Amino acid sequence: MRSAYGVETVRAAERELMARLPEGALMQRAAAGLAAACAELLGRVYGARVVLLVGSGDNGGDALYAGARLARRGAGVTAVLLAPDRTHAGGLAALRRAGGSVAPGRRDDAGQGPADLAAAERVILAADLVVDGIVGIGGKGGLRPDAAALAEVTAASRAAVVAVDLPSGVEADTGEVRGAAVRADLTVTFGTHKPGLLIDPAREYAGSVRLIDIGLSMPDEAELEALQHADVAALLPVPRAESDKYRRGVVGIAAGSARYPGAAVLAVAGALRGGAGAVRYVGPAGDAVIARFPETLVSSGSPERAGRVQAWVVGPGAGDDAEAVAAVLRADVPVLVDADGLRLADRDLVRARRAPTLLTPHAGEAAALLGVSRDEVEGARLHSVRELAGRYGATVLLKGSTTLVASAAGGVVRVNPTGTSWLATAGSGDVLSGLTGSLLAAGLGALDAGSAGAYLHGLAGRFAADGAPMGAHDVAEEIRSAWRDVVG
Ligand SMILES: NC(=O)C1=CN([C@@H]2O[C@H](COP(=O)(O)OP(=O)(O)OC[C@H]3O[C@@H](n4cnc5c(N)ncnc54)[C@H](O)[C@@H]3O)[C@@H](O)[C@H]2O)[C@@H](O)CC1
Ligand SMILES: [K+]
Repeated sequence: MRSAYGVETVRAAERELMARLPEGALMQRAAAGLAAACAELLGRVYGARVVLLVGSGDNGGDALYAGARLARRGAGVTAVLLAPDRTHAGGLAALRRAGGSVAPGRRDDAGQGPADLAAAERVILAADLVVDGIVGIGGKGGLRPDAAALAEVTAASRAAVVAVDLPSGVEADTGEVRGAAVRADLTVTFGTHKPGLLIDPAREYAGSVRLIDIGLSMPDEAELEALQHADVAALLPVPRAESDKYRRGVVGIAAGSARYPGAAVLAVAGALRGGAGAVRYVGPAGDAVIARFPETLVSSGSPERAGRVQAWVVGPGAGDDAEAVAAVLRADVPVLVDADGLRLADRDLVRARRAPTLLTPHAGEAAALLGVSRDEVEGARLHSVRELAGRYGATVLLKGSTTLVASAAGGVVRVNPTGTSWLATAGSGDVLSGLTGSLLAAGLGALDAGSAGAYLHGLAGRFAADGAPMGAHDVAEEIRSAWRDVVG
């Protein structure tokens, strides 16, 4: 499990640890890890041209001390100071002692004014490596103009970019990005992951992320967590000797319409690979379903008369069948609502349910439910998923390149690390809803079913794509390989 904590929690852990350590020890640990990561990225440190972008806080201090370590190993290190009078004094002295230099300031008195942007641009464009120490967890709002200008120049340079703790300009707690931000190839983060490193759009700015242990001890419950193979393996249902198809769970799929029979087929395709013992299909696309998957139990008419199930999936390709959605929501078993079902589901009916409900919107559907624009949802994914979960009193899985799953009661939010942009293909969501519904029927809770479903689906998408375009049915086919990979 990878866990992420917000700024306040990180600061509290840092205070607690700092009180027990000699002054500056934490920063030295951070700088040592940072310098080692930079050296690894550079390959050859001796003779490399390294530029440090140094803001006015401790994030800049980390960059300066790491720069000093690289200078001692023979790199040519130049610091660009955004606020020379507030630069970390110890870090700057260490850099100078190690032979590093400071890019000229705006006044001609050896760097007394803030960095001259033209001079900064010259060194950045000639650099092999740029170390972004503009701002870390102390950042407030979008980057200020000078810092934004440096981020832009850095983007135009061919240098490798390493962000210190966080890419400057991204919101540590939310993953939001307001205005310019540094785009890094690697982010070296200290003590713990921060939510912004795992949630888009910020995650994209971070590049790959390396965590440096500086000895912080964090609370048991994280604010955000990303499952890994072993966590998912522990959640997946395993049939026992005494299991029969009913004990393994039956999942009901109320999906598809005369216009969209394919959605029913794809949801069933996902459900058959999700661990339930049997799949019941109810709706007008029974012929198409049975032709492709003869093992499905098919009926038409109302879900209420379809026979017992341990969980329902309703909505994919359902068109305007509001009655089917209401009938499913009245059932006292876990229900997953997707696609058209989200539009048709009555909020009060969802709120009144006692069994778990899992809503699985993409950003556009979430925007419609929240009455905001799609861009607002995509720019503030964590806020949106929590807001929706609260309003509906349900677990919500917000699809996207970093799918999020939040419970109505608050608590930890899960982020899925396996997504791939190849999954943005028609019908892919139908497969996810069937798969996740099957996990609900097999007995997983809504948060676990949503996050394990997204994990397997993302992995299946990667296997199916393997560098080339693919269709949703390919994703369904690869769920079994993903499952094997996870439990293997
Ligand atoms: N506190 C600790 O124990 C440790 C902190 N470390 C480093 O210290 C960082 C936190 O240091 P600080 O609390 O000094 O904060 P930061 O250095 O992250 O940022 C604060 C400074 O940035 C400026 N700033 C804020 N928002 C800005 C914006 N939008 N545009 C431009 N400048 C902006 C502020 O004026 C302030 O001077 C961490 O991210 C990490 O890199 C590490 O050395 C590990 C130990
Ligand atoms: K930074």
